[in-house]
Amino acid sequence: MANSILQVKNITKIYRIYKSNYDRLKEIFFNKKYHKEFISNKNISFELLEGETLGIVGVNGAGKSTILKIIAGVINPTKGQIIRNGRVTALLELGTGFNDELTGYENIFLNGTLIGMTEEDCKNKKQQIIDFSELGDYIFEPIKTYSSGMRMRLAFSIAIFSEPQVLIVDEALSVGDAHFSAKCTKALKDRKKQNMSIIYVSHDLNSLKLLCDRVILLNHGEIVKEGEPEEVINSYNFLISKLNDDEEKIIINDNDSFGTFDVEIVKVTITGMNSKSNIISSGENAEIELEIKSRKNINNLNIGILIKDKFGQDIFGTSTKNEGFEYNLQENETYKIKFNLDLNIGIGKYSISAALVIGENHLDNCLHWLDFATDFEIAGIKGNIFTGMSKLYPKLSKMEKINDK
Ligand SMILES: Nc1ncnc2c1ncn2[C@@H]1O[C@H](COP(=O)(O)OP(=O)(O)OP(=O)(O)O)[C@@H](O)[C@H]1O
Repeated sequence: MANSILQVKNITKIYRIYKSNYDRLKEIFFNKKYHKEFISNKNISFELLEGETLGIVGVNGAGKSTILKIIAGVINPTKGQIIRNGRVTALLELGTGFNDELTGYENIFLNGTLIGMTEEDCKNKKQQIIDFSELGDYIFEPIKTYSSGMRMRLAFSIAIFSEPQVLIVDEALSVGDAHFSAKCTKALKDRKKQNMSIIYVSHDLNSLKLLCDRVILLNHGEIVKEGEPEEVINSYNFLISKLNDDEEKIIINDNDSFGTFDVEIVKVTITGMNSKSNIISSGENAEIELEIKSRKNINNLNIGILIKDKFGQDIFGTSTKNEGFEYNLQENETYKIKFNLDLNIGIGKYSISAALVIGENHLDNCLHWLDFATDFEIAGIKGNIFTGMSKLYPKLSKMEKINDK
């Protein structure tokens, strides 16, 4: 069993909120309460083991950054205790500890020593830091000329080469471009193999699934779930879908919509059967539900759906007629129909178009065609990983030796 490197014990943080600085002063002078209290985190306890990567997820304001700042020692808790059994380095608000007037090179020494490196460490590691950051000659320019992505590259490089026992990463990777984020993810995985412990906060659910051994879900400052990444992220998605319930109704954009409107598509939703939201794992069973309203009696209605990728390419389309069903509708009635399918498609963002037609295709007799009726994201993969757009199920032959003859 791995050793415990960090213990977070019953941490509560109460922020004092003053209407003005004047109220702050009055409180000191008149010994009277001029503030309101806000409980940001309540009774948080967890342990981090050596070599473990722990994810923290939660909606904006759930208390993620506050708990990280307390662990890093940037702010004090109101109650509770942090026991650190190793050096903790935190990559919190990007570039905290940088001096904007100094060059990137000079900041390696400044920031490095701030996070616990010796002068000697900084000298020994500076070239690796510069190489990893890919800043090239910009390293000799003042930090104030850097973009947020460049600051992040330098901050991340210093943090990773400072070789802490615990590295805290708060949303840092979301600032970089895809190439650098992938490089950081790989560096984190390598350090994990060397037994570094990581606390990782992100809204990027896929990277949480890829990196973490365990995830904690925070809501209103409390731990509401802790466990396997897949399971906790499903609970998070469910929580978000509840928050979004009121926004579910689709607004129909005239540019994306045409037809006689004798029957109209009122609403289209997609829900992953595990995630209970529109953030779904590849391979997960999902339901696309259409609500439609008829203005006339209609016979032989054919209902179609089309999934498109973010570039607008058709990924998969089908219709009830393809599946052997047509419908007769009565005037002024509302109906709903569900398509149930396993989403064996690659990671990415998709939209769904829907169509109501009589006949084979939408050009024949189109009652309503609606592009971008709703959207969803494939984040993470159930089962064996794969690359590309679609999951096919290969069967491997036995390996045969080919003899030269
Ligand atoms: N210095 C402060 N004074 C008063 N309230 C604060 C302070 N810092 C944070 N809070 C409040 O504490 C709560 C938790 O904030 P925190 O930044 O920890 O959330 P978060 O989960 O990291 O959010 P996000 O995902 O938006 O970064 C929020 O309601 C926030 O407004």
